Amino acid sequence: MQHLSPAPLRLSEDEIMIEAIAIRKEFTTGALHVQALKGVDLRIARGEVVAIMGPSGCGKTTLLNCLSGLDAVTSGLIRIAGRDIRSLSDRELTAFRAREMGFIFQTYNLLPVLSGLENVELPLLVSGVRAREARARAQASIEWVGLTRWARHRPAEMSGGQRQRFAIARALATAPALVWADEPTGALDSITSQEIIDLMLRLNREHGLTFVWVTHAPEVARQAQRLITMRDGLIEHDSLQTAARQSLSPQVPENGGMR
Ligand SMILES: Nc1ncnc2c1ncn2[C@@H]1O[C@H](COP(=O)(O)OP(=O)(O)OP(=O)(O)O)[C@@H](O)[C@H]1O
Repeated sequence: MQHLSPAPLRLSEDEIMIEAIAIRKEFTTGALHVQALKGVDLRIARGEVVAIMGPSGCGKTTLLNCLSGLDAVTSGLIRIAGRDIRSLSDRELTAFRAREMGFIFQTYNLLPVLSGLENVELPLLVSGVRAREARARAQASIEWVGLTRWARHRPAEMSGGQRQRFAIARALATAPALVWADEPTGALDSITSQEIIDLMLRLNREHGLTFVWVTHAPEVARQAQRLITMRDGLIEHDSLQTAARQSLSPQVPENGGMR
Protein backbone atom coordinates (compact mmCIF):
# COMPACT_ATOMS: atom_id res chain seq x y z
CA MET A 1 0.00 0.00 0.00
CA GLN A 2 2.00 2.88 -1.29
CA HIS A 3 0.18 5.73 0.39
CA LEU A 4 0.99 4.43 3.87
CA SER A 5 4.73 4.82 3.73
CA PRO A 6 5.15 8.62 3.52
CA ALA A 7 3.43 9.35 6.82
CA PRO A 8 6.02 7.74 9.13
CA LEU A 9 8.86 9.05 6.96
CA ARG A 10 7.71 12.63 7.59
CA LEU A 11 9.08 12.30 11.13
CA SER A 12 12.73 11.92 12.00
CA GLU A 13 13.68 8.73 13.79
CA ASP A 14 14.19 10.18 17.24
CA GLU A 15 11.30 12.62 17.15
CA ILE A 16 8.77 12.46 19.93
CA MET A 17 5.31 11.64 18.62
CA ILE A 18 3.34 12.54 21.75
CA GLU A 19 4.38 14.85 24.54
CA ALA A 20 2.17 15.82 27.45
CA ILE A 21 3.31 18.10 30.24
CA ALA A 22 1.31 18.53 33.43
CA ILE A 23 -2.05 17.98 31.83
CA ARG A 24 -5.14 18.39 33.94
CA LYS A 25 -8.75 17.83 33.05
CA GLU A 26 -11.67 18.79 35.22
CA PHE A 27 -15.34 18.17 34.61
CA THR A 28 -18.04 20.15 36.34
CA THR A 29 -21.60 18.90 36.11
CA GLY A 30 -23.92 20.94 38.32
CA ALA A 31 -22.50 20.71 41.83
CA LEU A 32 -20.30 17.73 40.91
CA HIS A 33 -16.65 18.49 40.26
CA VAL A 34 -14.35 15.73 38.98
CA GLN A 35 -10.60 15.95 38.51
CA ALA A 36 -10.22 13.30 35.82
CA LEU A 37 -6.53 14.06 35.08
CA LYS A 38 -4.42 15.49 37.88
CA GLY A 39 -1.18 16.48 36.16
CA VAL A 40 -0.05 13.82 33.69
CA ASP A 41 3.42 13.91 32.10
CA LEU A 42 4.06 11.56 29.23
CA ARG A 43 6.28 11.13 26.19
CA ILE A 44 5.73 8.56 23.49
CA ALA A 45 8.16 8.06 20.60
CA ARG A 46 7.29 7.48 17.00
CA GLY A 47 6.79 3.80 16.34
CA GLU A 48 5.87 2.77 19.87
CA VAL A 49 2.89 0.58 20.73
CA VAL A 50 1.68 1.68 24.14
CA ALA A 51 -1.11 0.15 26.21
CA ILE A 52 -2.88 2.13 28.92
CA MET A 53 -4.63 0.17 31.66
CA GLY A 54 -6.20 0.97 35.01
CA PRO A 55 -9.40 0.63 36.98
CA SER A 56 -12.68 1.98 35.70
CA GLY A 57 -12.91 5.74 36.13
CA CYS A 58 -9.14 6.31 36.54
CA GLY A 59 -9.02 8.60 33.49
CA LYS A 60 -7.86 6.42 30.57
CA THR A 61 -10.44 7.57 28.03
CA THR A 62 -10.13 11.15 29.22
CA LEU A 63 -6.37 10.96 28.67
CA LEU A 64 -6.83 9.54 25.19
CA ASN A 65 -9.46 12.14 24.30
CA CYS A 66 -7.27 14.99 25.53
CA LEU A 67 -4.08 13.75 23.86
CA SER A 68 -5.88 13.29 20.57
CA GLY A 69 -7.51 16.71 20.75
CA LEU A 70 -11.06 15.32 20.87
CA ASP A 71 -11.42 17.07 24.21
CA ALA A 72 -9.68 20.20 25.52
CA VAL A 73 -7.48 20.01 28.63
CA THR A 74 -8.11 22.33 31.55
CA SER A 75 -4.37 23.09 31.71
CA GLY A 76 -1.07 21.71 30.49
CA LEU A 77 0.75 21.27 27.21
CA ILE A 78 0.23 18.65 24.51
CA ARG A 79 2.46 18.31 21.47
CA ILE A 80 1.68 15.79 18.76
CA ALA A 81 4.39 15.32 16.12
CA GLY A 82 5.90 18.58 17.34
CA ARG A 83 2.68 20.64 17.12
CA ASP A 84 1.22 22.28 20.20
CA ILE A 85 -2.39 21.25 19.68
CA ARG A 86 -3.72 24.00 21.94
CA SER A 87 -2.31 26.58 19.55
CA LEU A 88 -4.47 25.27 16.72
CA SER A 89 -7.89 26.70 15.90
CA ASP A 90 -10.81 24.24 15.86
CA ARG A 91 -10.57 24.05 12.12
CA GLU A 92 -6.81 23.51 12.11
CA LEU A 93 -7.12 20.89 14.83
CA THR A 94 -9.77 19.00 12.86
CA ALA A 95 -7.57 19.05 9.77
CA PHE A 96 -4.50 18.05 11.80
CA ARG A 97 -6.38 15.12 13.36
CA ALA A 98 -7.67 14.00 9.98
CA ARG A 99 -4.17 14.09 8.52
CA GLU A 100 -2.11 12.68 11.39
CA MET A 101 -4.40 10.41 13.39
CA GLY A 102 -6.62 7.39 13.06
CA PHE A 103 -9.22 6.31 15.63
CA ILE A 104 -10.48 2.84 16.50
CA PHE A 105 -13.29 2.41 19.02
CA GLN A 106 -14.87 -0.54 20.82
CA THR A 107 -18.16 0.18 19.08
CA TYR A 108 -16.52 0.53 15.63
CA ASN A 109 -18.37 3.82 14.91
CA LEU A 110 -19.24 2.79 11.36
CA LEU A 111 -22.19 4.56 9.80
CA PRO A 112 -24.96 1.97 9.36
CA VAL A 113 -26.40 3.41 6.14
CA LEU A 114 -23.07 3.25 4.32
CA SER A 115 -21.29 0.21 2.90
CA GLY A 116 -17.91 -0.84 4.27
CA LEU A 117 -16.24 0.84 1.30
CA GLU A 118 -18.18 4.07 1.76
CA ASN A 119 -17.34 4.12 5.46
CA VAL A 120 -13.63 3.87 4.65
CA GLU A 121 -13.90 6.51 1.91
CA LEU A 122 -15.74 9.04 4.03
CA PRO A 123 -12.85 10.56 6.04
CA LEU A 124 -10.86 10.87 2.83
CA LEU A 125 -13.68 12.73 1.09
CA VAL A 126 -14.22 14.94 4.14
CA SER A 127 -10.55 15.89 4.16
CA GLY A 128 -10.73 16.93 0.51
CA VAL A 129 -9.35 13.91 -1.33
CA ARG A 130 -10.89 13.61 -4.80
CA ALA A 131 -13.48 10.90 -5.30
CA ARG A 132 -11.41 8.69 -7.59
CA GLU A 133 -8.34 8.78 -5.35
CA ALA A 134 -10.48 8.26 -2.24
CA ARG A 135 -11.98 5.16 -3.81
CA ALA A 136 -8.56 3.76 -4.76
CA ARG A 137 -7.11 4.40 -1.31
CA ALA A 138 -10.16 2.97 0.44
CA GLN A 139 -9.98 -0.14 -1.71
CA ALA A 140 -6.27 -0.54 -0.97
CA SER A 141 -6.91 -0.24 2.78
CA ILE A 142 -9.76 -2.74 2.61
CA GLU A 143 -7.58 -5.14 0.68
CA TRP A 144 -4.88 -4.70 3.33
CA VAL A 145 -7.27 -5.86 6.05
CA GLY A 146 -8.44 -8.72 3.83
CA LEU A 147 -12.07 -7.69 3.36
CA THR A 148 -12.38 -6.85 -0.33
CA ARG A 149 -15.29 -9.28 -0.73
CA TRP A 150 -17.21 -7.44 2.00
CA ALA A 151 -16.67 -3.91 0.67
CA ARG A 152 -20.24 -3.49 -0.60
CA HIS A 153 -21.88 -4.83 2.53
CA ARG A 154 -23.31 -2.66 5.26
CA PRO A 155 -22.06 -2.99 8.86
CA ALA A 156 -25.27 -4.75 9.99
CA GLU A 157 -24.42 -7.65 7.67
CA MET A 158 -20.94 -8.09 9.14
CA SER A 159 -19.51 -9.82 12.21
CA GLY A 160 -17.92 -7.74 14.98
CA GLY A 161 -14.45 -8.70 13.77
CA GLN A 162 -15.25 -7.65 10.21
CA ARG A 163 -16.62 -4.34 11.44
CA GLN A 164 -13.48 -3.69 13.44
CA ARG A 165 -11.32 -4.55 10.43
CA PHE A 166 -13.28 -2.00 8.40
CA ALA A 167 -12.69 0.48 11.21
CA ILE A 168 -8.97 -0.27 10.97
CA ALA A 169 -9.11 0.16 7.18
CA ARG A 170 -10.84 3.51 7.74
CA ALA A 171 -8.19 4.54 10.30
CA LEU A 172 -5.30 3.73 8.00
CA ALA A 173 -6.81 5.02 4.72
CA THR A 174 -5.73 8.56 5.59
CA ALA A 175 -2.14 7.33 6.13
CA PRO A 176 -1.88 8.54 9.73
CA ALA A 177 1.33 8.43 11.74
CA LEU A 178 -0.57 7.74 14.95
CA VAL A 179 -3.61 5.59 15.80
CA TRP A 180 -5.64 5.81 19.00
CA ALA A 181 -7.62 2.73 19.96
CA ASP A 182 -10.10 2.83 22.85
CA GLU A 183 -10.97 -0.74 23.88
CA PRO A 184 -10.39 -1.97 20.30
CA THR A 185 -11.17 -5.57 21.21
CA GLY A 186 -13.73 -4.92 23.94
CA ALA A 187 -16.65 -6.32 21.97
CA LEU A 188 -14.84 -9.27 20.36
CA ASP A 189 -14.22 -12.92 21.24
CA SER A 190 -10.63 -13.91 22.02
CA ILE A 191 -9.75 -15.32 18.57
CA THR A 192 -11.12 -12.31 16.68
CA SER A 193 -9.56 -10.05 19.25
CA GLN A 194 -6.14 -11.53 18.51
CA GLU A 195 -6.67 -11.05 14.77
CA ILE A 196 -7.31 -7.36 15.37
CA ILE A 197 -4.22 -7.04 17.59
CA ASP A 198 -2.14 -8.85 14.95
CA LEU A 199 -3.34 -6.40 12.28
CA MET A 200 -2.36 -3.41 14.41
CA LEU A 201 1.04 -4.90 15.28
CA ARG A 202 1.64 -5.58 11.58
CA LEU A 203 0.86 -1.93 10.78
CA ASN A 204 3.35 -0.94 13.44
CA ARG A 205 6.06 -3.27 12.13
CA GLU A 206 5.56 -2.68 8.42
CA HIS A 207 4.67 1.02 8.41
CA GLY A 208 6.01 2.34 11.72
CA LEU A 209 2.61 3.55 12.92
CA THR A 210 2.47 4.58 16.56
CA PHE A 211 -0.40 3.01 18.53
CA VAL A 212 -1.95 3.95 21.84
CA TRP A 213 -4.38 1.34 23.12
CA VAL A 214 -6.69 1.86 26.07
CA THR A 215 -7.69 -1.58 27.27
CA HIS A 216 -9.02 -3.56 30.21
CA ALA A 217 -7.67 -6.83 28.76
CA PRO A 218 -4.29 -8.00 30.14
CA GLU A 219 -3.83 -10.36 27.17
CA VAL A 220 -4.07 -7.35 24.85
CA ALA A 221 -1.93 -5.05 26.99
CA ARG A 222 0.92 -7.53 27.29
CA GLN A 223 1.40 -7.42 23.51
CA ALA A 224 2.22 -3.72 23.57
CA GLN A 225 5.86 -2.68 23.78
CA ARG A 226 5.13 -0.43 26.71
CA LEU A 227 2.54 -0.59 29.46
CA ILE A 228 1.26 2.43 31.33
CA THR A 229 -1.06 1.95 34.28
CA MET A 230 -3.16 4.78 35.63
CA ARG A 231 -4.82 5.31 38.97
CA ASP A 232 -7.02 8.14 40.08
CA GLY A 233 -6.09 10.59 37.32
CA LEU A 234 -2.34 9.94 37.38
CA ILE A 235 0.18 7.58 35.80
CA GLU A 236 1.08 4.94 38.36
CA HIS A 237 3.53 2.73 36.42
CA ASP A 238 5.20 3.06 33.05
CA SER A 239 7.43 0.26 31.78
CA LEU A 240 8.74 -1.42 28.67
CA GLN A 241 7.62 -5.02 28.31
CA THR A 242 10.47 -7.40 27.56
CA ALA A 243 8.51 -10.04 25.67
CA ALA A 244 6.82 -7.53 23.39
CA ARG A 245 10.01 -5.54 22.95
CA GLN A 246 11.60 -8.47 21.11
CA SER A 247 9.09 -7.94 18.29
CA LEU A 248 10.20 -4.33 17.71
CA SER A 249 11.26 -3.70 14.14
CA PRO A 250 14.89 -2.68 13.60
CA GLN A 251 14.07 0.94 12.69
CA VAL A 252 12.20 1.54 15.94
CA PRO A 253 14.55 2.99 18.56
CA GLU A 254 14.78 1.73 22.12
CA ASN A 255 12.72 4.19 24.11
CA GLY A 256 13.85 3.51 27.62
CA GLY A 257 14.75 7.16 28.08
CA MET A 258 11.60 8.54 26.54
CA ARG A 259 9.42 8.78 29.59
N1 LIG B 1 -18.00 14.18 30.04
C1 LIG B 1 -17.82 13.98 31.35
N2 LIG B 1 -18.48 14.72 32.25
C2 LIG B 1 -18.29 14.56 33.58
N3 LIG B 1 -17.43 13.64 34.10
C3 LIG B 1 -16.75 12.87 33.25
C4 LIG B 1 -16.90 12.99 31.83
N4 LIG B 1 -16.08 12.08 31.23
C5 LIG B 1 -15.45 11.43 32.22
N5 LIG B 1 -15.85 11.91 33.44
C6 LIG B 1 -15.35 11.45 34.73
O1 LIG B 1 -13.94 11.47 34.70
C7 LIG B 1 -13.40 10.33 35.37
C8 LIG B 1 -12.53 9.53 34.40
O2 LIG B 1 -13.38 8.94 33.41
P1 LIG B 1 -12.81 8.09 32.20
O3 LIG B 1 -13.95 7.75 31.32
O4 LIG B 1 -11.67 8.80 31.60
O5 LIG B 1 -12.26 6.80 32.95
P2 LIG B 1 -11.78 5.41 32.34
O6 LIG B 1 -10.55 5.04 33.08
O7 LIG B 1 -11.67 5.50 30.86
O8 LIG B 1 -12.97 4.46 32.76
P3 LIG B 1 -13.56 3.13 32.03
O9 LIG B 1 -12.46 2.13 32.13
O10 LIG B 1 -14.74 2.78 32.87
O11 LIG B 1 -13.92 3.51 30.63
C9 LIG B 1 -14.59 9.56 35.92
O12 LIG B 1 -14.79 9.96 37.25
C10 LIG B 1 -15.73 10.01 35.04
O13 LIG B 1 -16.95 9.93 35.71
